[in-house]
Amino acid sequence: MSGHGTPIPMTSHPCGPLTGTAEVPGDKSISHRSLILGAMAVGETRISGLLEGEDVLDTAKAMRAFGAEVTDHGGGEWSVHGVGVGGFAEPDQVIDCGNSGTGVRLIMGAMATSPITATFTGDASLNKRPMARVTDPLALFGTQSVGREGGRLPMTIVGAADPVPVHYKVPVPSAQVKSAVLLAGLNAPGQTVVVEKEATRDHSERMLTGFGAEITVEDTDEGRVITLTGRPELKPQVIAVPRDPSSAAFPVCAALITPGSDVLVPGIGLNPTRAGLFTTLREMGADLTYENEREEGGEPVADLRAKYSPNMKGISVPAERAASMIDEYPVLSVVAANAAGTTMMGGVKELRVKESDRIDAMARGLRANGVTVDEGDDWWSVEGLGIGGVPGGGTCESFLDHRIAMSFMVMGMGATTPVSVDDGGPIATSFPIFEPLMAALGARVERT
Ligand SMILES: O=C(O)C1=C[C@@H](OP(=O)(O)O)[C@@H](O)[C@H](O)C1
Ligand SMILES: C=C(OP(=O)(O)O)C(=O)O
Repeated sequence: MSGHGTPIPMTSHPCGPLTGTAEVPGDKSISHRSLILGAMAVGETRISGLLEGEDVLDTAKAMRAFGAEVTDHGGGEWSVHGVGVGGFAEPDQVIDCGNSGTGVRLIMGAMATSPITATFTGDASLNKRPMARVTDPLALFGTQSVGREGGRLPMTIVGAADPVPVHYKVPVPSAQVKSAVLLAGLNAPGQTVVVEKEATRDHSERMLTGFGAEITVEDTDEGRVITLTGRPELKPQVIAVPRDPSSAAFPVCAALITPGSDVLVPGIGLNPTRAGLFTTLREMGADLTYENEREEGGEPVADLRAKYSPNMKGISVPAERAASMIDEYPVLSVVAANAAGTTMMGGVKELRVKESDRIDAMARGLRANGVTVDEGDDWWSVEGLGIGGVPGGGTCESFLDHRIAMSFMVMGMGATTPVSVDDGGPIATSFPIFEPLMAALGARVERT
């Protein structure tokens, strides 16, 4: 849905302490998977804490188009009456996944081994993103696809009528590609094997186990080897979605750079394949503590407390940590601008194919606000100006990218003068309550 609306310019003003409790919305990755796996189970899956952002709502709509009954009971409570593995109906309309790479890639995988045809599209951002990374492995199952030049949406997928299981080594660190292959493997007879060199978020593996699929994960010299047995009957689940660590990153980072702040973010998913940002911030000297660590619904969860941290230092972020914090580099670069010394971020080529080229988008906005940035194809670095050292005063383009828009709003909170973005509309894709939540903590973000 993002990218279809009128731009919403926003300005973030330097502010006093941020204090209180930040109840951020449900995890986006787990929300998409709850709806898709719920649609592939037999019977009723119940979901609480679903992220009601545009990306996930587009996936809910898509699951209805494939024949599942998806009901919004209000207050984040949803149910999905699934049609079973191989039970998808052929949609009679184009599937519009809006701004969501996760939505479109996972749904393509989920339908790829059923004898149906579907056409997918998205907004101006999604229609620029590479889809061959998914359609290449899907072709091994016998799936056909026709899209625009360079494997771009709009794209039609013709599901394999007689799918064969595959053995696939994922060539890029991508949980979306891994998950698309696993979801396709569900309706292929026999064992589908996916090998990933670098561990990416493992929600699909955990949730497939929860839904009763036969799936094993082995750490080998080659990487993580995931073996899935096809044609299971998936059993409906009761799912409590933990709060999203990628959304928590914004109030947490805002608290670190705003004098006097003390913010508690309760019930955050802290799956190690997602928690790289928090490790990095602690290495930089952030006052960040985990309280009440526990396990909920197969995922590690904790309450996170972030306090103003005036003495953070730039570090070199290990490249092998990239997958566990891939969506958090934009906001990390804002913290880096408020730390002393240089922060170096390597192994991050994937940032160039997200909702925007995130290295380019952040470099432009940081420079427009007085911060020095250097970049190469696979790395970038930010020269820290110390706490309160970012001059601000610039307007940044958000390039239809929610994380870029929110990162610059956080930057304004700790800068000397306000920071603006040309369009904060995309924030609604993943964090629809960003503005009231930040305002309740004491931030001053205005629509301008
Ligand atoms: O599988 C997922 O839920 C996601 C995987 C990541 O994308 P890639 O698979 O492109 O790395 C991440 O950036 C995205 O926000 C969500
Ligand atoms: C990359 C992201 O999402 P997606 O790939 O699902 O569009 C994100 O939310 O930062």
